[in-house]
Order: sequence, then C-alpha cells, then structure tokens
Amino acid sequence: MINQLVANIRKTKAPIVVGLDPMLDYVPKHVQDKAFQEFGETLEGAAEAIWQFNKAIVDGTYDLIPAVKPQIAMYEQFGLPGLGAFKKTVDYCKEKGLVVIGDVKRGDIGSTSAAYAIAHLGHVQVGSKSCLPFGEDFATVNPYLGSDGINPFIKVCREEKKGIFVLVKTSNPSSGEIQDQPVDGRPLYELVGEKVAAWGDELMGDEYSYVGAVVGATYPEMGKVLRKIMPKAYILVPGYGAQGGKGKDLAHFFNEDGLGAIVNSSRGIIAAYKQEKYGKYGEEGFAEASRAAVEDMAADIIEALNLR
Ligand SMILES: O=C(O)c1cc(=O)[nH]c(=O)n1[C@@H]1O[C@H](COP(=O)(O)O)[C@@H](O)[C@H]1O
Repeated sequence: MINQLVANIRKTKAPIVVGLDPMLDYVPKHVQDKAFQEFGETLEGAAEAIWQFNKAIVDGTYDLIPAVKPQIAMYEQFGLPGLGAFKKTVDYCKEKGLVVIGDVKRGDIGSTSAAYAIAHLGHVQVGSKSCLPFGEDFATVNPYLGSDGINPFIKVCREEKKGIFVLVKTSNPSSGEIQDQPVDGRPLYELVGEKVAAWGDELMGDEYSYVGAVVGATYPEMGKVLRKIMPKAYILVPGYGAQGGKGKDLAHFFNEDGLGAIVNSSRGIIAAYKQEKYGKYGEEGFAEASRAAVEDMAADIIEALNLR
C-alpha cells in the first residue's frame, strides 16, 4: 500500500489527504433534512446524513487526490449506525481508487493490539472463513506502549501489505507536555522518531517504508529534524488549514525527491463552503467548494516545494 500511496501521489501531483471528519454541523441542512425524513432524528438519520455528505465530497474530489483519512471518532459518536457509515465510506473510497488511512489511533498491550490490527488492516478468521472487518489501507497508531503495541501491527502489515502512521509529534498545542520532555538530553519525540525508523527498516516498500510517522504541520522546525531522523518514513502531516499550518511551513517535511510527506486537511476541505472565500458556492454547492479548496491546497503546497 505504501507503493500505491506513492503512485497515487505521483499521478495526482498532489501530496494531500482529505480528512473525512464529518461533524453533523458541517453537513448542509438539505442533506440533513433528507436523511431525517427517511430515518428520523435518530442515530440512523445522522449516519445517513454523514454518509451522503462524504459521498458527495468524495465524488467531487477523488480525481484530484491520492488518499482520504476518515477519523473514526466522528463516526463512533453515532454508535453502530455511525460505524456503518465509516465502513461504507472506506469501501466507497477504495472503489474510487483512493488510499484509505483509518485515523483510529490504536495501540495497547500485544494481544489487544493484535486484535486492533486485524480489525483495521487485516482479516479475521471466523470458523473456516477469513472475513474482512473494516479494511483500511493504513491505520494511525499510538506508540506509548512501545514495541508490544506496534509489533502486532507490523505483523499484519507484512501479511497484508498494509501500513501504519505512528504518532511522533502531534499538532495540538499541549503535545509538548509529554512529547517534548527531555530523555538523555533529547526530546522524547526524537527518540520515537528513531524507533519509527528502526521499525520501518524491517518493512520496506520500493522507496518508502510501510511504517510512517505523524508529525504536525504546526511544528515545522521539529518536522525538519524528524525528516532527517526518519528518511524512509512517509510523514502524515495534519494541522494544515483549520489548525493554522500553511504551505510555506511544510517544505522541510518533504525529501529532496519531492516525496515523503502527505498533508491532511479535514475541516478546511469538507467545510470549505462555510468559509467566506468559497461562499459563492453556497450550501448546495458544498462539494464544489471542497473541490476548489483541494485545488487551492495542492497549489499552495506545490508552490512551497518549488520555492525551496
Ligand atoms: O493522526 C492524525 O491524523 C492527527 C494527528 C495530529 O497530530 N493532529 C491531528 O489533528 N490529527 C487529526 O487530523 C485531523 C485534523 O483535522 P483539521 O484540523 O480539521 O484539518 C483530525 O482528524 C485529527 O484527529
């Protein structure tokens, strides 16, 4: 899947990920009304609304982008119907040729991590049958439990040719409370970066490793250091747009080959129609607004890469 991700990025020339984080507030009223007429103001109604919203955004953008990243919390809040919408979204995006990064942020003791890895990247054995649970291509993984939590994911990645993105330096304001703490005189995130590089050496694709890293767009200087520590890791860079990250901050997350990083924007794309800049599309044109926002984001990042 890392090879497919790289191929998709080369084809689209857009190192970006559309984050499918559908809060109900972002779903235009006409989409909500239709879902509620059919299913009522219920969890099923909410799940139908977010699914129809996602589908329209994917239809409006899939030819421009290599990958999507559905964040499972946004679906889980609607219980089992919400998880149904997550699964439908994963399947639909894969049908459209997109690489799907399940933003699930898992990681636990070994036996539990093994079950998480099967749930999101693998197949589960049921009697004589091997069944596909959620079936994403990549999952985000929390490294706090160390190798016990990561190795079961690596095992499933090896069997299934899937990948992971390990949290190294997250984009949020308080990430330094833990991640920047000095260990032997160096910030913890650098040591985690070294672990990612070592885990990744065990599982290489053609050019990049199946083991990638998450580093927030909001910490460009740290991104520069981490790029060097993990030369073969693809870096998933969230924090563009709504959290303040801009193209000009991101050049150092990439390698000289112009590859090595993929930048996520969720609210900035899926709720673009609410921004003044894309106001002309109106609520009815929400998917076209998302398409325009994808084009602008790709141009912003490519310009930053060309300027360096
Ligand atoms: O793993 C992630 O994707 C992630 C890591 C991180 O450090 N910061 C971060 O914002 N994210 C996710 O990236 C998305 C960012 O959303 P926007 O701020 O709306 O673009 C959300 O789904 C977050 O959960």
